[in-house]
Amino acid sequence: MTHLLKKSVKLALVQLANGADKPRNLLHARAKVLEASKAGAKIIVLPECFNSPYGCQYFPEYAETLLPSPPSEEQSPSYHALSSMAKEAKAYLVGGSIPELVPDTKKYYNTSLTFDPAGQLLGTHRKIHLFDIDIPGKIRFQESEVLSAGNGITIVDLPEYGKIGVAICYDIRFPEMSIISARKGVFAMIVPGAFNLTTGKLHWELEARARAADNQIYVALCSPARDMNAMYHAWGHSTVVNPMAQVMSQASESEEIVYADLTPEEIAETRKAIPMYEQRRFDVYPDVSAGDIVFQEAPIGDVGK
Ligand SMILES: O=C(O)CCC(=O)C(=O)O
Repeated sequence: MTHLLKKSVKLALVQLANGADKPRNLLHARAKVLEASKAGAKIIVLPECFNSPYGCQYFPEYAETLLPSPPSEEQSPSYHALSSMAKEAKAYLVGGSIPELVPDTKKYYNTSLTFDPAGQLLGTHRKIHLFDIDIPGKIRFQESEVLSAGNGITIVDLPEYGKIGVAICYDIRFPEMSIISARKGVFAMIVPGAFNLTTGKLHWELEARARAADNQIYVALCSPARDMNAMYHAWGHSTVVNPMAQVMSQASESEEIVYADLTPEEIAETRKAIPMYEQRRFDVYPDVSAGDIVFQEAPIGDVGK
């Protein structure tokens, strides 16, 4: 039997306590990634905007330019830091996200870079659904005032393990992304994210469990640690959910690394027990994964337009 996940793997979500000092954030991320690797993790995930505070006012100040590929250290210290962390840790690294500037178009993106254990860039995801919400009296956030949206679904092949879908935060609310990725064979959706105290309480775990239940895959959401002195209060609670939609491990709100052992059998057993993959009724409703879909698989050089 061929499995979506080729062999068992320990996943780590680094719920990083980051702040305003970018070089410190990069050094701190390195220490935590190495700690996760020492504990046996072979796929390590950092949170959304791990090299900066989260907020529209910060994006331009912290943005890095990722073209040409590979960018120089001056253009993107975070790219270089992530590449060497992956290499030192000998692990796949989903490098959270960073604000990116494309100088030609003067557009900013919220961008996630995934590296292999040799430090090579494997995939780039630009957040495709921008976080524009207004819950009166609670939270208003308009990422689109500063950021542009990416235009592709991202599936990254980790040669030793299989394929993952990469999404960023608000992206998880759009089930089509996970459905399409799952039907294209990912074993997990990996999602750097930073929900807040309003929507985190409402939907963080629910979204993770819902995407896992819909698709019978692993779902991992990795948040920054909560900092009540920051402008934006992240929910924390980094979470890994199994293909049966049960929470496998979950952080509190402070800095912590959460681990989960992912196995090929867990996906296979879930799908055997509840055989949704053989029971879909595409004679009744359309297969959203069968239409014209834009994928963003190519690393930076091809996504700068
Ligand atoms: O969807 C939410 O409630 C939070 C989303 C968010 O914080 C983000 O996209 O950065």
